[in-house]
Parts: sequence; structure tokens; C-alpha cells
Amino acid sequence: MTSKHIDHAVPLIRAVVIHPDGRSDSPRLAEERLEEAVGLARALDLDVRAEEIVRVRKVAPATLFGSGKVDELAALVRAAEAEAVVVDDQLTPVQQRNLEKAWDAKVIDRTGLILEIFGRRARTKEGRLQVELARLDYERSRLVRTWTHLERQRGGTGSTGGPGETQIELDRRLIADRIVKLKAELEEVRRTRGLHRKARQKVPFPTVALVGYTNAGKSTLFNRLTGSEVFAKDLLFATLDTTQRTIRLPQGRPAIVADTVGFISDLPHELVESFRATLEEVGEADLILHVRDIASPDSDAQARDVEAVLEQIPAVEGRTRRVLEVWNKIDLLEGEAREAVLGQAERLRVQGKAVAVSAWTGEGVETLRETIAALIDDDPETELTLDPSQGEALAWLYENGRVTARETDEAGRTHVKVRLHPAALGRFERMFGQGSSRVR
Ligand SMILES: Nc1nc2c(ncn2[C@@H]2O[C@H](COP(=O)(O)OP(=O)(O)OP(=O)(O)O)[C@@H](O)[C@H]2O)c(=O)[nH]1
Repeated sequence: MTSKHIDHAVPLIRAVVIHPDGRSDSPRLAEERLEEAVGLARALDLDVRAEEIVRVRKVAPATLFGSGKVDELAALVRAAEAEAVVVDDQLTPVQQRNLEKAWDAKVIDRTGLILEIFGRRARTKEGRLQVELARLDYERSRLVRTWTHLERQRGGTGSTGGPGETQIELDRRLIADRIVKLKAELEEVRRTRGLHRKARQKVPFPTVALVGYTNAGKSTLFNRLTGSEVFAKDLLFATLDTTQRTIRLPQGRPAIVADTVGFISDLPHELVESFRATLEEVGEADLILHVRDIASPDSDAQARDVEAVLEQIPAVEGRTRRVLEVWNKIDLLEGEAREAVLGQAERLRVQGKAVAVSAWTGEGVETLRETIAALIDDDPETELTLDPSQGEALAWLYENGRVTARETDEAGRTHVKVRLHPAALGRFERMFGQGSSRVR
């Protein structure tokens, strides 16, 4: 690597981002994919000096790009004085090494980039463990392939076991040991979380899970809804772990909102595996809010990617999955485009399918709350009569259900109509059964 010039307060690493086009069957435009890759690189604090789409017709096993292209790109890397090159695709370890040599710069592939970003954004212990495990998995596969490659270079001498081989064997064993340890730690963290989840299920609040393509605005909306300060920046993947908070819906009914992982196209398989637990929690939610950046030209392709991930999440038996789309960032739309989006959203809103908002300005957020409340409010209505002494029971009902009517008769008894989750009703009867009677 060349020497670094300190010309920023924080010296940034100068980089070139290259998107190899023609290798994926994604419906997304190459320009959009390049833009996303540049966004990811910036999220890693790289100073992106040049970006380019390179059409790959035929993959060169040793370097991915043909040799003429490799030379051409070397000139670009030199001109940009780049210390790092992001290749927005999967590279084999051999390709990575050969390109590093040819360009005299560090080369990072897409998986490496995403792992690095997830690693920096991890907020909870579980998140950190998940990423670390995914990273080791990635490294292990690299070592294996590197080793095979070395062996081939030596002409297949096999069992002589040169120093290089021993070192790699050792590295592999260290990685394997570390993986075993991490898995055990992760298991422990998950067990604890499982207990928390059970405890939460006893509190019969409906749960709402926020999902969405990375940068759609989940954290910002989460803050809007819960009034809390969750790390939200103009960076991709600000969210990594599920963060949960209670919100009050109109009429005071509580719900738990969970902010979850940001989705991305072509998520490395190592990560898909490690986020399975988080995704399962999404599957258990009473309502899924699919947050979309409706102002992005890439909005539809992003939505398809998210839907594809959601389809893979196993459904909870006996429950239909409800998804409400939140069309975010409407403040970025103007004129006819804005009118068209708002009109379409309004038609979908009456069907309980979409609400247009700006998490940034707060526009539409009240309507969103009402729509959420209406969608999760399918608890049966119960009529209860409370004795005059049961003020505490009444307070409990306000706290845990939605009181729709209340009347006091001449004898001082209170007649209440309340929408309550069946489990909450069970609890109410155990706690306050004597002195109250159920009408229906
Ligand atoms: N103009 C505008 N910007 C928004 C809005 N909502 C979010 N943003 C911006 O979009 C960027 C991403 O927002 P986040 O809330 O971090 O997005 P996220 O979906 O949680 O992102 P990940 O954690 O990467 O999955 C930030 O710069 C926000 O300020 C909005 O309604 N309008």
C-alpha cells in the first residue's frame, strides 16, 4: 500500500469503486447498483475518487476482468491515487490477490465490504457475535481455497507440508476453535433473549416489526414512532440489531415496535444464516411494517428484494401475515410525482396496505399510527362490570387494553367496554376476578 497523505482532519482512504456488470440477473440497473456500492464504500469512510461500471462478458478466472481491462483500470487507480479498490461482486481469493498485485492497492469484494460495515454497525452483543461468525466463515473459505491454490502451484507435491502449508493449517485450526467458541457464546445470548421474548409474550401487547431495504429510513421512523434516540445517520446499515420499544397508539393502546436489520440485495449467505434468529422474530410479529424509500428510483426493485426475504421467513402457524407498506421520504417528492404517489397511497391506505409518510418531517405519521392501530386491533370486545372499589382494575384496563365505552350506574358500579387480547383478559380475571363480572 502506498503511503497515506494526511489531508483531512481524519485521513480517509482513497478508493475507486468498480461495478462489474452482466454477472447478476438482478432487475436493477447497473447505475443503481454502482450507486449503492459507492454508498456502501462511503459508509466505510472511504474517500471515493472514481467509480466505474465495467461490462464483463466473459469471466477471466485469474482476474475476473480481461487483461486489457485490468491494465486500463490500473491507470484509473493510479490517476485517482487510490489505496483501495472496491469490486462490487464476489471475487475468488486468487482474483483478489492478482488484482491487488496488478493495481498495487488493497482490493475488497462485495462480501468483504458488507461484512466490514455490518461489523462496525453492530450495536448489541448478539449482533457483534453474528458478524464475527460470518466473517470467520468467510475467511475460512478463503483459506481453504488459498491453500488448494498453493498446493497446485507447487505441482501437487502433496504431503511434504512446507512452512506455508503448516501456517495455513494452523490458521485454519485457530479459526475453527474460535468458531466453536463464538457459537457457544451466541447460543447463550440467544437463550437469554429467548427468555426475554417469553416474558414479553406474557405481556400481551401486539408487536410490530419494522423491516426495509437498507437506508429506507427504518431507524428514523422508529425514532418518530417511539420518540427515542436510536443511532440514525446518513449511512447504510445504521441498524443491525433488533431494538425494541413500546409505543402508544391512538386511544392509548400500547404496542411493541421492533427495529430490525436493513436488507440489501445479494446479502452474503454467511450473513443470511447468522440473521436467521432476527428474521424469525420478524415472522412472529403481529404486523410487519415494510418501510420503503418511495423517492428512490430503485424503490420497486428494493421492494422486490425485501419481499423475497420476507417470503423465506417461516410463518407462525394459524396466523396470516399482515404487511403494511410505509412509503417513506415523501418530502423529497414534488409536483406531479408527489401527487401521483400520494393518490396511490391513499387508495391503498383504505385497504390497509400502504401509508405515505415522511419520517423526517413527521407528515403522515399520525395516519400511520391510526392505520397500525386499526390493523392490529382485532382483539374481541368484552363488557365488564366493576364494583366501586375496583379503581385499580379500571386503571389496569386502560393500561393494557382499549377502553371504548364507560358508564357508572346508580349503585356506583362501572360498566366498561374494552378491547382486550384474550391472554390479557385471562390475566385480568386472575388478578381482579372477584368483584368484576363479565357480560360477554
Ligand atoms: N428526506 C428524508 N430523509 C429521510 C427520511 N427518513 C429517513 N431519511 C434519511 O435516510 C437516511 C437513512 O435513514 P435510516 O433511518 O438510518 O435508515 P435505515 O432504514 O434504518 O437504514 P439501515 O440501518 O441501513 O437499514 C438518513 O440519512 C435519514 O436521515 C425522510 O422521510 N425524508
